[in-house]
Amino acid sequence: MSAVRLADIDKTLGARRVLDGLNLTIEQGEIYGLLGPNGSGKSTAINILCNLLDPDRGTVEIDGRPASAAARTALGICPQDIALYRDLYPAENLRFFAEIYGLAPGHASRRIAELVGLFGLETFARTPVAALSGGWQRRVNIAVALVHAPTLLVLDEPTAAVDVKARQELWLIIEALKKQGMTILLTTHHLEEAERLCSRVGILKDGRLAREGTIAEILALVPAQAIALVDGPDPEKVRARARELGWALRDYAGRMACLLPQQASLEETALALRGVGATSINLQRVSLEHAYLEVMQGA
Ligand SMILES: Nc1ncnc2c1ncn2[C@@H]1O[C@H](COP(=O)(O)OP(=O)(O)OP(=O)(O)O)[C@@H](O)[C@H]1O
Repeated sequence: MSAVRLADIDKTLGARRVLDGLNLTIEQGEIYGLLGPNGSGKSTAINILCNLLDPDRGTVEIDGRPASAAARTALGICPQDIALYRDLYPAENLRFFAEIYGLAPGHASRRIAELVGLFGLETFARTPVAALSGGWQRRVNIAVALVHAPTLLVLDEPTAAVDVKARQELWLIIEALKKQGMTILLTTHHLEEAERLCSRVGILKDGRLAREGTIAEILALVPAQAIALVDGPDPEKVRARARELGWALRDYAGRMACLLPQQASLEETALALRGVGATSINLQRVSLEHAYLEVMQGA
């Protein structure tokens, strides 16, 4: 049984068909990354999954039950914006949300102690949330989402607006949760984050999944073994040589990218491009970012 099944979901908001026949399945214990540009409907899909918004059409199941029946207990949601009481200490926030979920006091205390340990919140036992860094506020936000011990965790851009170190620490936490068997739906604009954490990703475009697969399957959408970003005063010369060599070309934000059909060293690439006046060559491995651009550019 899948942890999540969204089938044939349509949703119009205002004048816009935001979701248009969305099908999405998440298996138990996986981290699934829902990707897509701003406004592509990620939060709308999450709100429908979490039973906060009704679809115009389609069905939503969590652990084989309708989301309307299962969402409250089976699902923990960590929204994009920090949703905490800023004047309260981290554990007081956990206590507050435990009460909302109706946990008995003894049970709540055990669960709060567990989460304080898991998220390393002991150091901030007497620090109001408002005084925590953005990264630590995110941690508390995730801990709160887990207070009622759900089996499915929804993380809507969990590392937005946090620094690199805090982001990496959050990755460790997310990986630890996966190890404990948690199923996680994650949205992010940080593609290196999705590549590191997710078992599978789906890319939303025009209201449905344009592509879906394991990281390896998605990377294979780029017809290249490596990518060379090439700068030079005469791009046409580079283009002509690339054509001779049988290399596909892409435009990555105004930079010319040569898609190399086999692995090559920087020296080999420079040799192949000798005489075209390249001023810099930046050789990159194929990443999820390249694959995402491939899908977005409709290649
Ligand atoms: N209540 C609403 N009424 C009208 N339009 C809305 C409403 N809520 C969202 N939208 C529109 O629906 C579209 C999808 O929004 P949504 O927040 O789901 O996208 P998203 O993929 O989560 O974007 P982001 O990456 O910026 O968080 C956007 O064009 C948004 O402006």
